[in-house]
Amino acid sequence: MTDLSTPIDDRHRRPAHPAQAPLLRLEGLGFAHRGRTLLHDVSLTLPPRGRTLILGPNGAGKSLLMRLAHGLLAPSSGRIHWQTHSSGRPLRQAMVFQRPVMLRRSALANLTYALAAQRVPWRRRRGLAAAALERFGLGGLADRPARVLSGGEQQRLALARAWALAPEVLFLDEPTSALDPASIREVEAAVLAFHGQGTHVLMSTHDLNQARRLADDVVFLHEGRVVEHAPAERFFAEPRTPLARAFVSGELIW
Ligand SMILES: Nc1ncnc2c1ncn2[C@@H]1O[C@H](COP(=O)(O)OP(=O)(O)OP(=O)(O)O)[C@@H](O)[C@H]1O
Repeated sequence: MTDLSTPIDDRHRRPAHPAQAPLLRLEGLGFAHRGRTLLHDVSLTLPPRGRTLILGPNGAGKSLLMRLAHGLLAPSSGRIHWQTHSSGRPLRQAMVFQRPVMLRRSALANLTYALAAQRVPWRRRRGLAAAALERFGLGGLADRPARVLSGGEQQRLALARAWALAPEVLFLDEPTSALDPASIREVEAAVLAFHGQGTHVLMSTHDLNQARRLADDVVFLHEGRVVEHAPAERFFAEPRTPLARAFVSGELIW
């Protein structure tokens, strides 16, 4: 992967919002499907800065929580309050999924399409898209149909697409679970790069070591409930609940 240390453009540099307001407040959020409650009464306040890792075993409700917060699903109960710009404009958000979702067009066109959807003027789209592909080492694959790229390349393409959008909030839903160790390292480097540009990262994982490497704060979920929410250092050093203690010590809890 190419150097990720410099911003793609000034949209990444702009301080988006008042430093002290919480990024996100969830109040009694619930989600039920066909009479089954899958997420129970989640109340959380996320700090204005940093990387939040949503940690928990398979089926804990991590993806559900992220999809609800991102607005892809409507909650059955509760409220979601996002920080906004002082003008009231919502924060720009992007999401990268476990299995990348690519349109049936070239790698480059997947990015220019996303930029068009975000109403970036057409004159800028191609340049931003090409720069993002270069940053993620995909410059040589710009004209290749996105869906024929390997799994690792598609995940890098999904990250490049997110990068081109200069999001203020980035959701990553288990982005490394289908990847080999080298690709995992690239995704983790990208997480740090997004963070370095001032993007709030919300990422789900069931991988304890990945959470240790990346988290500023941890939301620990189990069976659709938030069991603990704490700064990462405290969570890993002194988990306060028996479930979190068992998970942190590597015991299988599912
Ligand atoms: N859109 C949906 N409609 C109905 N049920 C859903 C929906 N999304 C997820 N579920 C169910 O909710 C539960 C939690 O799923 P979720 O994908 O959030 O877990 P997860 O913690 O992300 O797990 P994994 O680590 O395996 O991805 C599961 O039983 C799943 O089948």
